[in-house]
Amino acid sequence: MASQLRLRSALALVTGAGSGIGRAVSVRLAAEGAAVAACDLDGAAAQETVQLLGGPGSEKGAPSGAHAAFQADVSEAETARRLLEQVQAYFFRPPSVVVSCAGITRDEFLLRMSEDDWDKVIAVNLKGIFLVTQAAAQALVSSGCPGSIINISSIIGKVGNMGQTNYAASKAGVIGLTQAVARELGRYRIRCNSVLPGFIKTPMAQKVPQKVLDKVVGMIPMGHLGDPEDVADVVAFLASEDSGYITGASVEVTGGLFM
Ligand SMILES: CCCCCCCCCCCCC[C@@H](O)CC(=O)SCCNC(=O)CCNC(=O)[C@H](O)C(C)(C)COP(=O)(O)OP(=O)(O)OC[C@H]1O[C@@H](n2cnc3c(N)ncnc32)[C@H](O)[C@@H]1OP(=O)(O)O
Ligand SMILES: NC(=O)c1ccc[n+]([C@@H]2O[C@H](COP(=O)([O-])OP(=O)(O)OC[C@H]3O[C@@H](n4cnc5c(N)ncnc54)[C@H](O)[C@@H]3O)[C@@H](O)[C@H]2O)c1
Repeated sequence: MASQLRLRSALALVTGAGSGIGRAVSVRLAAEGAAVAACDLDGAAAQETVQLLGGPGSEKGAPSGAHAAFQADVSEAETARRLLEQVQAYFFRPPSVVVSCAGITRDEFLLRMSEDDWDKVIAVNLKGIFLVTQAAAQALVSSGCPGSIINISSIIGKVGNMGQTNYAASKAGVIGLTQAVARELGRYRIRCNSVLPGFIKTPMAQKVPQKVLDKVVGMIPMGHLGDPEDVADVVAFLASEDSGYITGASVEVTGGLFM
């Protein structure tokens, strides 16, 4: 774990911060000195995450105002726009780091998948990242601030998966969106990269039938599922200037699964 406070001047907006990868990312960025705006559809869960965060760079209880929780549904244009307004009103600046972790699954085989299952997954996993990225980029460009945008895709966006036509499409879309954003915003010193986790031990992955789980663990070269902290390690790197010449990249955090 990095000991330096390489994010001490950063304000990080993390969506999906109330659970799993988003919570681990929030904890890690705060430990490296960032002020964290923890956003989730579940506002109480976002608040629980904020309680876990020390002050910027400390393990002690955060002084009031170091971090804050926000409730928002990223798939709704109005709430996504209002989220960025609320974050800037609270911290008096736009977030220089934006990590979109909010995501859902509605798994079903193609032959049985409902239109609603398709629509919901695309709305949260892909449109949600479009809306948050657009609102954050507008704030950064208008203020002339550089930034680092990190979008959480999935290895499934690269290889597909049975029962996940909706999810695979959404995550493949995140990769393409990230590359397009990187091409457009590089001139404004705003970087945009995606992270492709493999099987990570979170509530989302717990819904996988055991017989499928048994199949996949044997396929992972490192022989075990990943932890949310494994993803947070990479996100912290991409958020920092240590990755200052990296943009448009897709970084796989999979233990070698589907390399
Ligand atoms: C050769 C083995 C390949 C294993 C590959 C597994 C890939 C998983 C890696 C995930 C990494 C990243 C995930 C990340 O982005 C976060 C998530 O998305 S976690 C959720 C991942 N979701 C799934 O993998 C879907 C799991 N499947 C289901 O939820 C159900 O099967 C469902 C699609 C809802 C259908 O349920 P139903 O009860 O109708 O059918 P069964 O569950 O009985 O399944 C019927 C047979 O199909 C086999 N099956 C189902 N899903 C998969 C799958 N993803 N990969 C391979 N095989 C699958 C299942 O084992 C049954 O086989 P059998 O008839 O032999 O018992
Ligand atoms: N767990 C894995 O194996 C895995 C692998 C690859 C990618 N991912 C991706 O990582 C991200 C985080 O997943 P996780 O495993 O931590 O799942 P999780 O279910 O633990 O956390 C997802 C969080 O997103 C929030 N959320 C859902 N819909 C939202 C919305 N409309 N607006 C705001 N917040 C919303 C949920 O309330 C929850 O707190 C997701 O994008 C997921 O697709 C997960």
